[in-house]
Amino acid sequence: MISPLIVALDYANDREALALAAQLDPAVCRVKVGKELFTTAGPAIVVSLQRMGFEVFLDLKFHDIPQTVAKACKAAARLGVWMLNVHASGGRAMLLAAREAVASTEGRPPLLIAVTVLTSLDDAALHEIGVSGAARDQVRRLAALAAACALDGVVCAAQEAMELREAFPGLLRVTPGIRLAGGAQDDQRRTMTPAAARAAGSDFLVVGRPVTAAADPALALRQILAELAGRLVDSEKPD
Ligand SMILES: O=C(O)c1cc(=O)[nH]c(=O)n1[C@@H]1O[C@H](COP(=O)(O)O)[C@@H](O)[C@H]1O
Repeated sequence: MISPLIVALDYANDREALALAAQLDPAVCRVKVGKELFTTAGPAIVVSLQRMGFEVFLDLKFHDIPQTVAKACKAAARLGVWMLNVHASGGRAMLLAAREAVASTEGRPPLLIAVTVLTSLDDAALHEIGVSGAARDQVRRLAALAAACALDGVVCAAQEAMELREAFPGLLRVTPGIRLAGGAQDDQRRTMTPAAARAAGSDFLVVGRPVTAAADPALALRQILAELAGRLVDSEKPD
């Protein structure tokens, strides 16, 4: 049983990331390597996690001119990652170049997904950078572009997942900004609980601090999996 859960290994070095990974089960979740960890640990961390049996989402959110992004995507695809992402706001030519680069890589191509509007942004933050209208409209606009460029999916907030599922059924919906009920929001603005996100049409849930910053990460992961399965874990059952 592989769940829809992707655990974000947002750590400063390979030692800490591998220590958390050792507490996770590759049969139950996937892992995400992001900018901080990749910058310190490099491609070797991807290989180490793959050797432990994990499918790896390489989250480097490429956003540059088409040729640069295409070459970066090709390099990422050669690492044998399961999923990689680019920013949809890089535009049509960049998305098409990324699509072409990934498709032409030998072996099983990774899923290529486009970040729409970061879950740390709300309407006011978008207005400040010149995007008028609501975040959900911008998400829909960028998802339409991702679909037109034949990407495999989008990163969005769970709030937007249902609308995108109806409008673009071929796109996977990957939703970060997952928070347990009553948990700290941190720097996230468009958040949802695990069960609500699934019910709202999310295919994959990206979870970082609710697991990595928990006193007992393995227990936190079990609680999230139980919430997704509609069960209570032992520590939550009434006496
Ligand atoms: O592409 C992503 O993974 C991503 C996109 C987005 O819009 N928002 C977002 O939070 N993320 C990533 O998802 C993870 C969320 O981590 P937590 O907020 O700690 O759960 C981080 O690694 C972010 O880089």
